[in-house]
Formats: sequence, structure tokens, C-alpha cells
Amino acid sequence: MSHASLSTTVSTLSAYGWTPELDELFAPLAEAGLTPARIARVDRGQCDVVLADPESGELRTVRADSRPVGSPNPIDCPCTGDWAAVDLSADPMPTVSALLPRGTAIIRKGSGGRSDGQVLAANIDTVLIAASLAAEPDLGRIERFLALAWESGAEPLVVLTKADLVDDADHIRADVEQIAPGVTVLVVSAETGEGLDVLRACAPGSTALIGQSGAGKSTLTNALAGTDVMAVQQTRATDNKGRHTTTTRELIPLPGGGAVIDTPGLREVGLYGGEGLAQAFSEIEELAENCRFHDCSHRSEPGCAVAAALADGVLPERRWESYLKLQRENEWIASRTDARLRAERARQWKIIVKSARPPRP
Ligand SMILES: Nc1nc2c(ncn2[C@@H]2O[C@H](COP(=O)(O)OP(=O)(O)OP(=O)(O)O)[C@@H](O)[C@H]2O)c(=O)[nH]1
Ligand SMILES: [Zn+2]
Repeated sequence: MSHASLSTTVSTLSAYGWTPELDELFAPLAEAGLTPARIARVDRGQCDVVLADPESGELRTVRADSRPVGSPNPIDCPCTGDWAAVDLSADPMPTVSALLPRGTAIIRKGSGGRSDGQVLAANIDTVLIAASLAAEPDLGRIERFLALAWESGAEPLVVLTKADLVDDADHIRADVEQIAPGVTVLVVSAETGEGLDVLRACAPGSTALIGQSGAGKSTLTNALAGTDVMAVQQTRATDNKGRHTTTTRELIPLPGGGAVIDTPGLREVGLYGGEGLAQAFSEIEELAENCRFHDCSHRSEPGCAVAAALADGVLPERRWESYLKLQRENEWIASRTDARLRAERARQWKIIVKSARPPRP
């Protein structure tokens, strides 16, 4: 590929987040005749990728066989938002030959008691947590989403939707700000357009939308895209039960540049370990630094700053309980994944030992 067409690729794909750094990383793959592409949607064994056509330089969506990059570990499987190397000349259809290392990734615990992780979106700049103002905000759930978002490496942003349905949006926003240290909380309405410009300005680049079913994620995606790209629930859900409209994760380009990944409503949001929890509860981490003992368990030790903050109401009981609950979950998953990784390593080790063993005389 000539230098000229490479820089065309950079400028064409930059709307999707392609950078000169990625381009440099990709150089050997381009040399091998592969084309950089962003995965816009994943189905079984195949995916839609967006790429700059090597001939015309124009953006094109191509269906590609993703089996060559499949993996028994769900975390390593291709995911919406991944950057990929595509072989356009493959027969009978283009194939995904390689996945590029992820910059950020939202990973939750797989559903149904499994200890596998599941990647919801990759290479995003902002995780937009949508929660409806129409119902009492579920603070515990928002805290959970915040921990998940911080852990992704991207910047969290809380968006309270359906502002047109309530009078006291600012009051609720203040409550949510209390549980979201360091995070911007916006109030928007897709119905009236309130707050959408601020939202656009707050979330440049690639954004992933997460939240409960019925939170208004698809409506927001449509509002940002300026066209009906996602199907929206027909009737106004009051109970939100079993009414999932969005079933796939899809990367949608935005007119002003950037892209948004709409995800299906999440009922189960198990954490998958990591430091995100500490960031989501940063004020507790700061408090703990003032405990007399540096290994304080915050139960009954003298000079415990957490206990003092609980006693005088600076740290609400609900917030502390929520932190402990998520921490227990994280520890459980950490113990499970460690055990599994150990088992995996033991197995690989056995294979190596077996193949290295000299043949029997
Ligand atoms: N009044 C009002 N209703 C809204 C607004 N945004 C969304 N809704 C309604 O809320 C319902 C749910 O919206 P969706 O966008 O489908 O919700 P979702 O989060 O994408 O749901 P899933 O796809 O199931 O995850 C629909 O009936 C929307 O019309 C808003 O700003 N104001
Ligand atoms: Zn303490």
C-alpha cells in the first residue's frame, strides 16, 4: 500500500477513532495486504466491519468471517468497537485475520453464575450510563455501573434521561452527583432536546451507552445520530420487565464525528474485578487513608476514619453497604478467575512437558 493511500485511510477512518498511532501499529499488517477496520457489530462467526476502501478511500461496511479470531475465552473474542485487520481478498468472503490490542474495554462478569468475563464494548472514550428520571433512581445500580465504567479505562458520564417527565430533575441530579465522585451528571430529554448539545460536547470520540432496559438508550442514540437507527420500545414501559428492544451491540457513526455503541439493557451487571470500584468510591478510599492503622478493616479498630464518618453521617450507611457488597463480589470473581487461570496454566504446562518428553525406547 502506498503512503498516500495510508494517510487517506487515517483521515477517512478518523471519524471512527483511528489515529496515527494505530496506523503506525498497523503498518506491518498493511504491508501484509490487510486493511484496518472497526468492528461495528458481531454475530455468530461473522461481523460487520467499517473500513476505508483501499481503492476509493471511501467508508464501506463489509461483512467478514470472524472465525479465525474466535477464542474459547469470551474476553478474547471479537467485540463491537474492536479494531481489526481484514483480508479483503479472502475467498469466499473477507475475513478478520487479527484483532488489535484494546485501549479500553467494558467487561462484566458473564451471566448465569459463570466466572468468565464478557466484553460489552471496546476502544471507547466515554461510558455513558443512562438512567431514567421517570422512576426513582436506583443508586446502587448506578454505583455498580460506575465501577464497571471506571474499570474499562474510559471516562464515565451519567446521563439522566426523560427530563420532560419530571419537575425536580435538578434535585435528583444532586442526589446522583453525591454517589458519583469526579463524574459529570447530565440531565437530558430526547423528547424536547434538552441537554443534548451539552451531552454531545461532553462525549466526543467513541461512546458506549449502558443502562437498564427502558432507560432510553436507543432513543438517545437516535437523537444523537439525528436519525432512527435503533428500534425503540413501542409503549412506555412502566415496569421495564422483559421488554428488551435492543438485542445487539451496534456501533453507530455520529454526524459531528465520533460514534456511539448502543447496548441492550443490562439486568445483571456483575463486576469483573479490578480497581474500578476504588475509583467509583474514591471518597471512601480517601477516608480510609486517615485510619490510624493502615491495614484497618473498618470494623472495630480504634481511630477508624470510616467508622467516624459513618457515625457523624458524613458517609451514608447505604453508600458504605453498597461498597462492601461490590467489594465482596469482586473478591469472589478474583478468586474464581485466579483458580481458572491456574488450571489453564497447569494444562498448558502439561502439554509442553508431554511434547518435550523424549520418545520411549
Ligand atoms: N417522555 C420521554 N420518553 C422517552 C425519552 N427517551 C425515551 N423515552 C421512552 O422510553 C421508552 C424506552 O426507550 P428506549 O430508547 O427503547 O430504551 P432502551 O434503554 O434503549 O431499552 P432497551 O433497548 O430495552 O435496552 C420508549 O417508550 C421511549 O419512547 C424522553 O426523553 N422522554
Ligand atoms: Zn478504618
